[in-house]
Amino acid sequence: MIKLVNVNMNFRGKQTLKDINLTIEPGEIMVIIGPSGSGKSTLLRLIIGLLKPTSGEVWVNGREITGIAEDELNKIRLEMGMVFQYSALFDSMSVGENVAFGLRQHTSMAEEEIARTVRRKLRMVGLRGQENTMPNELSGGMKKRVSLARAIAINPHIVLYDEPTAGLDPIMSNTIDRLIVSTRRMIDSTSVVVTHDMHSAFAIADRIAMIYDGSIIETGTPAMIKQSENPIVAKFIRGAATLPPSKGRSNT
Ligand SMILES: Nc1ncnc2c1ncn2[C@@H]1O[C@H](COP(=O)(O)OP(=O)(O)OP(=O)(O)O)[C@@H](O)[C@H]1O
Repeated sequence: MIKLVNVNMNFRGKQTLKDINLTIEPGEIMVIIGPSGSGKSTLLRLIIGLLKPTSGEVWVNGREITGIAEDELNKIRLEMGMVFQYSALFDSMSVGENVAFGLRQHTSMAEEEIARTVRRKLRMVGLRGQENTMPNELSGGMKKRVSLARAIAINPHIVLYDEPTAGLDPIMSNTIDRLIVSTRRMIDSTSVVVTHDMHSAFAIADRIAMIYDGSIIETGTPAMIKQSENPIVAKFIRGAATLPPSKGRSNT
């Protein structure tokens, strides 16, 4: 379970997240939506412990992580996999080496077992037999799938996705959506997905939380969000492009 309690995050005195309270249940797919600059990625970085909140508590699998030492935090991070917005593969390593990276770093698995695990994870994401391919030979969608295979290599309890369908065509976006849902089923993970893609949000979410100007203004099932009477939510889901960017965004 992930739980944020009264979380505030300031950057250089500017309040980026305001009194965030959010509980994500085990096995749930929680999708975070909101305009550019509203604080979605900041929320993910707080959950993975890359940022410490200015105030408030962040609970991950029963541990409050804001005050713990780096080595303890690293242990908790082993329970999390992250799929980054731009895949963030190591270009000088093959696909297989990319997926094996965390296993080599953080487990004492024998090479044979690593190879078996890599094979299985690549099969899960539809990239059977691509171990020796180099990242620069892959399309954007394939890179995302390798990134997903890498994130789930150690069977994390939690998988975090930052804009998993950004830059992909609709067919590949659907493929990634299906993988997010099947990954949850196969490794029984809790998932947090940050996205601008409303089609994807409605397709995969158990619940959706909308952030606007650093505050969560609505949380609910896709059906509840679709029927929201909050005018900002209603406008956002009808066409994110028509909503003015958050006031917080100063650099765009
Ligand atoms: N390390 C940082 N230092 C200073 N300001 C930051 C930092 N990280 C984020 N911000 C600011 O916090 C605000 C929220 O940023 P964040 O990246 O969380 O938004 P977002 O909703 O994920 O946006 P996008 O959808 O464009 O990725 C922005 O105004 C951003 O400039």
